[in-house]
Order: sequence, then structure tokens, then C-alpha cells
Amino acid sequence: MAADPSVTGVAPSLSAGVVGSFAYFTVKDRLPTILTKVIDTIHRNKNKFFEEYGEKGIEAEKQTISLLSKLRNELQTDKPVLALTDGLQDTQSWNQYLQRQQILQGDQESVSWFKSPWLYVECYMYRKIQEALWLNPPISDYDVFNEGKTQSFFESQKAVMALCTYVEGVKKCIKELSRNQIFEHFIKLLLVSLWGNKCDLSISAGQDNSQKTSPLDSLNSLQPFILVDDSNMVWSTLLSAQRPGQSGKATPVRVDMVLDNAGFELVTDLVLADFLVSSGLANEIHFHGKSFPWFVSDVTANDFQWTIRQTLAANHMWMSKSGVKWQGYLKEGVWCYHDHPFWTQPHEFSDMAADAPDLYATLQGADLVLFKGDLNYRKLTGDRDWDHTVGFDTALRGFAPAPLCSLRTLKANVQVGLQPGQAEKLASQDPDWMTCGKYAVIQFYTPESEQ
Ligand SMILES: O=P(O)(O)OC[C@H]1O[C@](O)(CO)[C@@H](O)[C@@H]1O
Ligand SMILES: [Mn+2]
Repeated sequence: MAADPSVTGVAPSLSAGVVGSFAYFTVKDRLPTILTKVIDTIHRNKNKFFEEYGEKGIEAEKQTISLLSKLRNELQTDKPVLALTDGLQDTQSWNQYLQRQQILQGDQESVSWFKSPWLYVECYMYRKIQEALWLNPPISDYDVFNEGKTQSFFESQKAVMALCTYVEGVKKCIKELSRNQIFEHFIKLLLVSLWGNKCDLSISAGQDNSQKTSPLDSLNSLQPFILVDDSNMVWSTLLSAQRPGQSGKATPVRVDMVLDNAGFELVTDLVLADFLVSSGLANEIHFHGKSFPWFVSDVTANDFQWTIRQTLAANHMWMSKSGVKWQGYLKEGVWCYHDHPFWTQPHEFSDMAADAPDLYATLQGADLVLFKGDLNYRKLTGDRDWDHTVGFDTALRGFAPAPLCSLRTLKANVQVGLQPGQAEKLASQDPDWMTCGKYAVIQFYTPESEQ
């Protein structure tokens, strides 16, 4: 089934098949809880569907709930994973991935919720939620996680205001700042974006997880919880990207941000992106989001636009100033948003060059790619049971489109690139150090040719 590391050098995939593991509890408890919440949300919105679509809306609500209940039952009884039937743009690729798993695992029956890689089945659940909606046209576009995402944004208002006030203050005098001062603000905002990743709604199965206080005040006290801090390398990558092109004119510096969660985390990413542009450290920012609702709180195109509109319309001078600026960046093309289907597939990123060569080529155009969050880290490292001292470069297994950095709070039991003894020490102090969201990494890698 899973790769034997002594033969291949590749660690086996994490799986719910390991009873008592974090993957096991996720599939056994957290995923059914999330599905139950999705069912409740759809049911609670029955009247809204009726008002919008009449009897057809009610029928769609019933059918969707019945498909989702069936899904929950299949999950809880460890049934084989079924092929998708909704004929969407990505259906074929999902079904091919299933066949790949069937070949790897030996037969059809053994590709199931508890026997297959955790990364695969967890991604599959979100795609199946999408299928249940898509098969019921009047409510196909309904975002079952929207309420949680907007609530998390509103509940973080104070922190958002504090952050916008800070960044607008910095921007006012940015021309007079020394390189050192720019460095200090950059590190602060990188840290804010890092800790913003604490606020996802998937780990808490949808429970409130918003940011109530100003994140800027806690950065120093959080520093000891950063297990790998490569922020200096991120900074030097940005500086060395400022070199003149062949014509002698400076070539634009491009930073890509592979986004994670909506709500407060997205605001921290937008603020960092704003600072990168206004300080001249970057000239273009390409954001990458999800093309359908994913892992409860991940950013879709709608969330992205909505967040900027809300910020712009806020009754707070600095917040709305930030929103106006962000809208302007989008209009001018300084910022752009993409949502390639690969981000909502179950592949580890080492598959990207072969399975989504267009996206790989897009990322190759960046001077730096920032990967936000835990799920992106799981995909960067293949969600495998690596020894904690294995290098980040080894775990990436050839994924090297551009210099890249993961900004992640630990919420799953995969972590590489630690010092010998570091993991053991953490485990003795804090047995759930890899999953409690209290620790973080800023982990950088640059392809050989860029060094
Ligand atoms: O939003 P993030 O940081 O990717 O976190 C989501 C994480 O939460 C989990 O649902 C916890 O199991 C993981 O699957 C996922 O990696
Ligand atoms: Mn997420």
C-alpha cells in the first residue's frame, strides 16, 4: 500500500488507517462533524431556497441533504471511495486520481476512507460536498461555508482596524524609511500573516476561531513558538530580485501568494501584499485561491472580492483607505487573482509539474512564492510520515518552481527540517505540538539555479 521508505526513500502517506493517529481522529470525528454542520446549514436555509427558487429550491435542498447524509454514512462505515459523476471541469482528473490510488493500493475495495491517504480522502470530502450541490442546479452555487467565513471576518474587526491603522501609518512615511526600518516592518507583517493562519475554521470543525486582539502586540511573545525561522532568507530573496534586467532597467519583482483562509488571515495577507508593493519590494502580486468552497474557511474568488469590498466600505478611516488602495491595485493589474483547479485537487505538489504543467509554469514566473497555511504545507511535503530531521528540500521531492516559503501554524502531524532532538524536546513538553496550532514555521527553499 504505502511506499516503503527503506526501499524508495520516500516516507509513507499519513492515513486514518493508523488507529489513534491524528488522521484517524480527523476522519472518525472531525470530518463527520463538518458534514453534519453542512447538512444543518443547508436545512436552515430551506426558506431562503424556497423564496429564491420556489418548490425546486426545496426539492434541491432535500436531494442535497440526502446525498450528504449518504456520504457521511459511507465515511463512517469505511466504504470504498466512489468516482465522481457531475461532469465538471475537474471530474475526469479526480477520477483518474482514484484509479491511480486503486492501482497503488491493489484493488478497488481498499481505496476507502480509513485505508487511503488522509490527504486524499479529506480533499475528496470537500469535492463530494461540491458534487452534491452541483447535482442540484438551483442551489449549485451556494457556499455552505459562507456564514462562518463572513462571521469570522466581522468578529476580527478590531484586529483588522489595528492592522490597517498600522500599515497606513507606515505607508505615509515609507519614502523616508531606511532599509533597516523597511526590513523591520516587513518582518512584522510577515509574522502577522504567519500567525493569521491560526484563524482557520477547519481544525475547529467550524467553531469560532477569529482574532480578537491586535496581532501586532503579541509578536514578541510568540517568537519562541516559531520552530524554523527562515525570514532572513525571504528578505534576501526579495532584495536580490531587485536586479536590473538585460536592458539595464529594473525588471518587475513578482510575489505569488498561495492563499489559505478567508476572514482575518486573508486581511493579514492583503496587508502584507500592500506593504510589499508600497515599499517597492515587489511590483506585482499574484494571489492564488480556490475555485470552490474548500476546507471550511479557504478563500474563493467571492471571498476575495467580498473582503476587499467590506474593507473599503468600513466605517473606519484607515480600514477603508486600505480597501480603496487594494481595489485600485486590482484595477491597475498590480494585484491579480487566479484560481487554478489544481489547488482543489488532492495531489501533493511534487505532482504539479506533471499534472498541472501550466500552473507550474505560472509559478516559475514568480521571484518568490509564499504558501500560506497547514494544508499547503501538507501538500508541499506530500503529507507523509517524514522523520522530523529530513530536509525541507527532500520532502519537496523536486517541487521547485521558484524560491518558496511556507508560512504555517502546525495543525497536522507532519513537520520536517527540525534540528536533531528538537522534536523530542517539543514532544516531551507538549505532546500535541504538531496539531494544536500553537507552533509555527517560516520555512524557505530555493532551487539550485537561483542560489
Ligand atoms: O487552513 P489550514 O491552515 O490549511 O488548516 C487546515 C488544516 O486543518 C485540518 O483540517 C486539520 O486536520 C487539516 O486537514 C488542514 O491541514
Ligand atoms: Mn484552510
